[in-house]
Amino acid sequence: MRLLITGGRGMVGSNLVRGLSEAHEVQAPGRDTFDLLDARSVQETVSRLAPDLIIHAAGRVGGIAANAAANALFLYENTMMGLNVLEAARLAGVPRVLNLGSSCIYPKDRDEQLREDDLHTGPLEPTNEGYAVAKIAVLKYAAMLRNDDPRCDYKTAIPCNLYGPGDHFEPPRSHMVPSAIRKIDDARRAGDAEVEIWGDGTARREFMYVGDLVDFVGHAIERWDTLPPLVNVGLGHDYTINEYYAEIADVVGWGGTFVHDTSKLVGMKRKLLSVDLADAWGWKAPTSLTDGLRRTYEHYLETAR
Ligand SMILES: NC(=O)C1=CN([C@@H]2O[C@H](COP(=O)(O)OP(=O)(O)OC[C@H]3O[C@@H](n4cnc5c(N)ncnc54)[C@H](OP(=O)(O)O)[C@@H]3O)[C@@H](O)[C@H]2O)C=CC1
Ligand SMILES: C[C@H]1O[C@H](OP(=O)(O)OP(=O)(O)OC[C@H]2O[C@@H](n3cnc4c(=O)[nH]c(N)nc43)[C@H](O)[C@@H]2O)[C@@H](O)[C@@H](O)C1=O
Repeated sequence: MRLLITGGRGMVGSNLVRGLSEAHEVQAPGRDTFDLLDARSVQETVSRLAPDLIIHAAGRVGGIAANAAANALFLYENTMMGLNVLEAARLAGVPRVLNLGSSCIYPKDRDEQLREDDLHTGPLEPTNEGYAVAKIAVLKYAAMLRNDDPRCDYKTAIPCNLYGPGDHFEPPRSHMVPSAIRKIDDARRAGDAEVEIWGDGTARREFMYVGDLVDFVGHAIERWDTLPPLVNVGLGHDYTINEYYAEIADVVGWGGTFVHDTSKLVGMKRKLLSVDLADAWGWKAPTSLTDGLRRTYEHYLETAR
């Protein structure tokens, strides 16, 4: 199949390009020649490349601090990019699009697993409201095109928090896992006895290895017709932030203690996806947390330092 992957130089996109290139013909032009904020240029490129399927993995992405500092920018850019890609696909007659959402589209303050039909049932988390509103607008546009036009077989997968090779380790952009890897590795090198955790460490998160998302997308392409049009992609279980830091300390080989900065942003207390739908479709995430963290730390040592 001829695939066009947006954001092919990002964490998710670069892993998709690597993982799917053997089985498929993959095109993944970068932002220098394919600026997704420029609707006309997106239409021209999509029409010229005429892919069988677009995987939309581009976006303005960042951790809690980056989002909270620029909610308007995250809303604007992610909405524009997503709508430009979908509209260009529609105009060029691209039959299939797999759009990537995010678990932050669901209501905050839910202790139970978040199901696909929980969308629009409560207020959003303010630290990333701009990003969430954009993700909702784009997935809705995909769903409405699908409903209005039988030629638009456009679907959205909703991943939980992700980490892995190609992640961004530099603050303030980083998500928790790459930030913790960097802080703990710095402490190991410097012989520091303490590392700081944002918040009290009791918030829970579901972090999935990015290779598992690539595995899911590979299956989605193979079994496209049965893939639900809106589907969560996660592990179905989560850990506290303190538990992630402890596991990362083990992987890095650092034996110090943690201190908590409770003045930092914490965001949702829990953000755990229900994976019942993906499970019934026949997919499970294959990588354990320890294996995923080991591979990510190896990548960090090879490239990011
Ligand atoms: N990381 C995570 O934890 C999660 C990510 N997702 C979703 O997965 C997708 C990929 O995220 P991730 O790989 O982590 O993010 P990255 O920041 O690693 O990658 C984003 C990519 O989008 C590209 N991009 C940004 N703006 C533009 C633009 N104007 N024109 C063209 N390309 C652009 C970037 O290009 P450049 O390299 O030039 O900056 C980069 O290649 C996003 O949709 C994100 O919302 C969903 C859930 C969790
Ligand atoms: C993918 C997802 O990512 C973001 O939401 P988030 O889940 O809050 O992501 P995060 O990884 O930044 O934080 C997770 C938790 O971890 C705590 N935490 C501890 N110590 C550090 C730390 O050092 N850095 C960071 N970033 N967080 C830390 C932090 O306080 C929070 O409680 C949004 O961009 C959202 O838009 C989105 O889609």
